[in-house]
Amino acid sequence: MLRIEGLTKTYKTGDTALRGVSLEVPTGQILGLIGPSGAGKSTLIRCVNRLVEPSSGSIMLGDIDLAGLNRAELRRQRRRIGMIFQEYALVERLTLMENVLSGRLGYVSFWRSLLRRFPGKDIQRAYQLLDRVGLIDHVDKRADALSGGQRQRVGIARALAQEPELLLVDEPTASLDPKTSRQIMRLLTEICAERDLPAVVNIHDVPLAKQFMQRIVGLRAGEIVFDGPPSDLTESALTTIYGAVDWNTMRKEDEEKQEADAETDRQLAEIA
Ligand SMILES: Nc1ncnc2c1ncn2[C@@H]1O[C@H](COP(=O)(O)OP(=O)(O)OP(=O)(O)O)[C@@H](O)[C@H]1O
Repeated sequence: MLRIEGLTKTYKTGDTALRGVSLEVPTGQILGLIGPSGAGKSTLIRCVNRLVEPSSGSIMLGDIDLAGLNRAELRRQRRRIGMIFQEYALVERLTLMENVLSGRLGYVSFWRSLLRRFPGKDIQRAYQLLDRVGLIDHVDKRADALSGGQRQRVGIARALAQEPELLLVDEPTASLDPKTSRQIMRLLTEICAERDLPAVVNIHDVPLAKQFMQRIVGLRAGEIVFDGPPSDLTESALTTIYGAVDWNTMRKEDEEKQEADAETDRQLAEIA
């Protein structure tokens, strides 16, 4: 379970990105963070694994306060958190297998990692994970030979190789087409359910968040202004989160995107 209390972040520039955010994510829950640009979504996710240093507040993962750790302790505790990024962050010239095994680097000794000699059980587990994300036929391919959706599958397998207790997911589908985005979100939600793994997902796409998230938290100007199930995300709730002008613009864009998407699906169905 993740329990954030009174989390505040003011950058050196004087920008306050988070204003006393408190949030609990129970085991097994997949939570979508939504909100307009600059609301503080990335800052929140990055404070949890301390890629960004919180100004104040506590971030409890189990009974450890991540906000209070020194560098050496933080390195150890970070193993407990799997990160999945928008840009995949794969090592291009390495194979899928090597990329997934890099998720184990926090666990193997320095010399083993230098020589890339991973224990047999890590290799076996990496095979199982690549199988689970649908890439078992590609284990020896280089990462740069993959499509965007395949790369994100590797990103998911790598995060799972860490055997994390929490997943932090930063805009996982921002670079993907709508159909692949849905496939990736489905895979993520299935995997979290199978493992009872909690996840915090920064997600721009409101329809996608409504379709796949169990709980949605809306941030605006560094504060939580909505917290509830997707069914409570009404027009008025969305206006509170995004403001009237922004939400109407987003809604139009979404409608156009969905129409284009449906048209592509129809055309593909005709060809098949
Ligand atoms: N490294 C930084 N230095 C200074 N200010 C920053 C930094 N990163 C973010 N900010 C500021 O913090 C606020 C929140 O930014 P953040 O990137 O967390 O928002 P976001 O909701 O993730 O936005 P987006 O959806 O556009 O990614 C913004 O005002 C932003 O300008």
